[in-house]
Amino acid sequence: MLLQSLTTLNYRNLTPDTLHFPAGVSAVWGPNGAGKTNLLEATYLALTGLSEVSRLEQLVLQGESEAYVRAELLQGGSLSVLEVGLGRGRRTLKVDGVRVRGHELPRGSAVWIRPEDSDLVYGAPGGRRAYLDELLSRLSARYAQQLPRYERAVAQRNAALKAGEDWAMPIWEETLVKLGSEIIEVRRRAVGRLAELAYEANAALGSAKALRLELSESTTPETFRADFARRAAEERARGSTVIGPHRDDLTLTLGDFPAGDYASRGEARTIALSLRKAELDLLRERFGDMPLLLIDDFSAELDPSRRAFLLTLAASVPQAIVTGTEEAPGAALSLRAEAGSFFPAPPSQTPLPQVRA
Ligand SMILES: Nc1ncnc2c1ncn2[C@@H]1O[C@H](COP(=O)(O)OP(=O)(O)OP(=O)(O)O)[C@@H](O)[C@H]1O
Repeated sequence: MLLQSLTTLNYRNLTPDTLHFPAGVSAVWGPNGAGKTNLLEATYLALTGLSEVSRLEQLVLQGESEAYVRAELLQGGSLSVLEVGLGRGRRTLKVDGVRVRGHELPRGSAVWIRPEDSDLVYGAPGGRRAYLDELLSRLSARYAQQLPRYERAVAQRNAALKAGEDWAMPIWEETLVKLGSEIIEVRRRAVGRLAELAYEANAALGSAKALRLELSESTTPETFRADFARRAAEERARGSTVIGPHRDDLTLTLGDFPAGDYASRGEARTIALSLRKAELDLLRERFGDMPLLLIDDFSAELDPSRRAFLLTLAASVPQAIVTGTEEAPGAALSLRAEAGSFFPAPPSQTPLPQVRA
């Protein structure tokens, strides 16, 4: 999978332009606020249709009403044109000029490693669920369709609980048991493999403590109906559905302790990197093609072994874009970022740091 070019128009602070990317590492470097993260965000959006902002308008250049990103992606010998239009709170996706829905985009096309990934370790369960759901929605088109259906059904059941509509409960419960059980089964299967890959990555990063990933489930397909009956009074009192995959967590244990409560900041960073590396491996296993790797701010990584791991990982995949306030070593293309524009510069000859395999 190779990104050939990226075009942006009215995207945050990026100057409208088309950038061409070679195979190997592209280093994008420059001062804070120059637009390096915005470039990775636009690339990730164009390739996956995904964005984490709460309001899509945030992505549009202030003062404008619409933005556009376009990627040319070489995949299995053929070129696809992926387009995302943003405007009036709506996102329009096209592949080769034809309107598509999110789950119809090439789903294994990019992985984005960011400094704020440590929030996956320290943050609330919702962040880890979002990580897992985003990954599973990319691995399975069916999951991508069933998850929003399940979430809508939860919202509708919550409304019925608040309105005291007891007569509607059997109908909503039947829907939730059916959709929710399917979601739990997919999560169980995927987390088994994800846990193995994250364990390996954590060890490769030099951690002496074992990393364990497990699903913490508020109910199971086997007990879903009985749990609804058992928690009925509590759910009516709270006016919300307290069991189901929307309440579950992906628990992270480092050595003998829950990582969120006990991991040091460096350990949390290593765990977060392990989760992203596991995501990269899982997407490659599923789709048979290595995703484009986007690494945001490698220069924020002060620990020498994690920094070497990141740079070696970037050099090991067919294509990576690595941003930083300094230039990533070993780059095939060097782009200096300045006020939303990117200027080609001769790549420096700094060698990659050594890391054990
Ligand atoms: N919708 C928008 N319209 C115009 N400018 C925006 C918009 N959204 C963000 N920006 C600007 O983009 C800049 C941030 O760019 P970005 O986060 O990509 O910087 P960066 O180069 O990654 O910096 P750092 O090294 O600090 O991470 C900020 O100056 C911000 O004000």
